[in-house]
Order: sequence, then C-alpha cells, then structure tokens
Amino acid sequence: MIKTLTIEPLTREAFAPFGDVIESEGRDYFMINNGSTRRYHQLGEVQLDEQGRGIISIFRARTLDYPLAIKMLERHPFGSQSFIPLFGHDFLLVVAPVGDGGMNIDPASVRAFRASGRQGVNYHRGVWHHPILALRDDDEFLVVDRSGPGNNCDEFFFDESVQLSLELG
Ligand SMILES: NC(=O)N[C@@H](O)C(=O)O
Ligand code: NI
Repeated sequence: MIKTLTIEPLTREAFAPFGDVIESEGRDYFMINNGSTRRYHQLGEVQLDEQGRGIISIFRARTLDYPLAIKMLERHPFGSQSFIPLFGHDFLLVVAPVGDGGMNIDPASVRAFRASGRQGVNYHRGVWHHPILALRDDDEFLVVDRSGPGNNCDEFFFDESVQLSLELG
C-alpha cells in the first residue's frame, strides 16, 4: 500500500475514536474565582492502570524532515498520554484505532490531523500514535501521562510494502 495521508483539521468529533481534544474554543465552561475565571471543566481524563501514577513532563521536540515516511506507530497500554502545546504553534498527529488490541495496525485505518496551537490532545489508553510531530524546531509540549511498572510503550513497524507518507501543504 502506498498512500499520502490526508491531513484533517483536528475536531472533537473527528478525533473521538482516538481521544480527547483539549481546547476552550466552542466548549462549555462555568465561572469560578468570584466570576474572574472560566473553568473549561474535564476536557479529558487521565487514564491509568492500578499501579500507575499520573506525571507531568515537558517535551522539547525538533521538527522532522518532510515528506515524512510513517514507518511506525506506538501505543501506551497502561495509560493515556496528552500533549498540550506551550508556545501556541500548530503540530501534527498520526493515529490509528486501538483495534482488537493485538500488535497489528490496518494501514487503511491510519489518519492524520493538524492541531492548532490552541488545541491539545489526550490519546486514550492503547491508541496508536506517532511520536510527537512538532512543526517548529524546539517546540515544547506539556505532557501528562503514566509512570509505573511494566513496559508502557508498544511499537509497531509497518511492513516494507506499506508506504505511508505525511506531506506538508
Ligand atoms: N516515548 C515518549 O515518551 N514519547 C512518546 O510516547 C510520544 O508519543 O511522543
Ligand atoms: Ni506516546
């Protein structure tokens, strides 16, 4: 299979099979702090196994070269993983559904999205995704994910006959 992925705009609805979109635009809120602050409440949920702890990190990512060959995806079976852009720059996402839980991905199910700099994502537990795809060098992301025992990162490499490409417009 040889395919250039179509980059879709990131919306709550389109991304629902993969996780949550963390954004304030168009989302419900309620007032707190004596009316000085809007709380956009529970835009996503941190998913953990019983032995896991939720931790907060910063990823500083360099840009990759495009067109980019998507050779692998990874997943975190024990917890969710969220990426919140800290500098307000767009970034890209490549994802595939959890599937049957096995170590296989249907290349036809792989999708790509472009997040605006005001959108973050929370990959749900076990959702296949490409490691962070920054569009600005040394861009930084706040990351909330799971720490704990066991291997929480499965990597799946596509067969050489599968050539998925990600191109910038
Ligand atoms: N390995 C790691 O912590 N980062 C990846 O999970 C990623 O999605 O970027
Ligand atoms: Ni990850």
